Amino acid sequence: MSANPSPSPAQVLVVDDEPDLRDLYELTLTREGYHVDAAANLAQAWLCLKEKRFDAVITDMRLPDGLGMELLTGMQAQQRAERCIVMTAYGSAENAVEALKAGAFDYLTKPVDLKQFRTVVASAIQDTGQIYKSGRGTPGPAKAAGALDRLDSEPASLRRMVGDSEPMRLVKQRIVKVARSMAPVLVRGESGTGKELVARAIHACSHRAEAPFVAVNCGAIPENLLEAEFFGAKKGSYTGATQDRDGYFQAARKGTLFLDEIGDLPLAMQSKLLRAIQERSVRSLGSTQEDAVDVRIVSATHKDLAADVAAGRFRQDLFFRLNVIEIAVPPLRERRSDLPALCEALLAKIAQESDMPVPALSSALLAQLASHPLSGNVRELENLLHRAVALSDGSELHVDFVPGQPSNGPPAVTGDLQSYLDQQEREVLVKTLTETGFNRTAAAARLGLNLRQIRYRIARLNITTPFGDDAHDDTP
Ligand SMILES: Nc1ncnc2c1ncn2[C@@H]1O[C@H](COP(=O)(O)OP(=O)(O)OP(=O)(O)O)[C@@H](O)[C@H]1O
Repeated sequence: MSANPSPSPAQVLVVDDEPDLRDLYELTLTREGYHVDAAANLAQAWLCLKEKRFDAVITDMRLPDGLGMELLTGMQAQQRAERCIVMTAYGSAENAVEALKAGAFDYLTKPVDLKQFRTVVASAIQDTGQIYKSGRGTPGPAKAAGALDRLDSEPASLRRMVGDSEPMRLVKQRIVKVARSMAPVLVRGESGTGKELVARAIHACSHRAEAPFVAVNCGAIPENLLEAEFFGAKKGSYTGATQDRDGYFQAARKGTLFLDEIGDLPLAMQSKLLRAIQERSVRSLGSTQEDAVDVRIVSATHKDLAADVAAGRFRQDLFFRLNVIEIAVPPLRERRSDLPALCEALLAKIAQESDMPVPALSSALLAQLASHPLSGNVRELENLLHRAVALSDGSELHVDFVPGQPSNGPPAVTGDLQSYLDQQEREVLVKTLTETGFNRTAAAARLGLNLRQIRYRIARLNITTPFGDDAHDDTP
């Protein structure tokens, strides 16, 4: 079966000065159904590139008349669309990282494992589909991923990231640019800034979009389960393993593995992850066999990982591997101009989830929000708006910045006591209802009430619940 899905064979250029290796690569790729041209040095490679457009260019790093890197940077400068794969000597991680940073689609370490070679080339050649189609056949410089302005229609994944401020525009441009390669990305940013949205957008803009996006919160998995969760487990490999199970790596095959809160990964697991990334293969718990996995790694942290490296809490070599490309998501305070659009979008989302009309955003509310520090970023904004909607009695929305922490002693009530107590009761009810997924039976039980009592209170305090009357209570 041919690996090339298109009716006209994909065009591949192989650049290597060793005739035997060139033949081997050529043979391997021809068998896969590709059309292969070969060059023995940079000069020949440039001649081929002048003549026609390829889908992928595979180049050795050390060539008689220069470095493969020069070919890569030259092609980047000419904005050529070919995906470039660089072959580096074993153990020269710096070269691989440098190539990825310079825009290589991927790298291979020599001696090249032919199975991996075929996978990587197939991955490079796959239809670029999502945003930029490579378009075959026409010689000359092609359009590479450039400024976002060129996109007539922003892909949905980027539209979901609300905000047109300069910092957000730069983030989006970077996403589009890095989506095309295999290079690991580290997304940095304070909590609630939208790091997961960035990771999802990278996946959605890449040729991996049709394959799974697997998100893992590294801080949420008990340490003794980490290995099985990441790499899978064979039946009987530990108590409770009643059947073979895939891990995250297998689940994300051909797709993207998003490692959130990577800074929380214990050191022992860091070593295992590094190995899996370097070898591009994993071994399930209890298995003797290594399985190759084609997975792109995007990780995220709100921590200063470089400081963790300095303090010995994070492995430097892993940091180096994960941080090939960095995307810093700016905190909300550095993009205040996004606030109105964000509020509108979040209110629309909240309304849709609760199946209710979109509440109006008054300028007073906006001003109130704008004067708040919002150090919890978009997530805090979303929570504030959620509360405002839940607590609203149908008239204008307003937020009250009741601090989450308990105050010292009873608060000084300046207004009318009954409204104050109503407000407090409402807060407690809304919080418990939210935590129980608006299951009134569960919420009532937590609060020592019966269903009738909680229903009465919900009605009295005019609390809007997303599921209407009794639909979501798990009692008959
Ligand atoms: N630019 C944005 N436009 C719309 N919604 C956003 C934006 N940024 C974040 N959000 C929303 O804010 C919430 C928090 O986003 P997300 O989970 O991606 O943040 P995070 O940086 O990964 O947070 P944490 O570090 O706490 O895991 C989500 O509900 C997300 O949909």
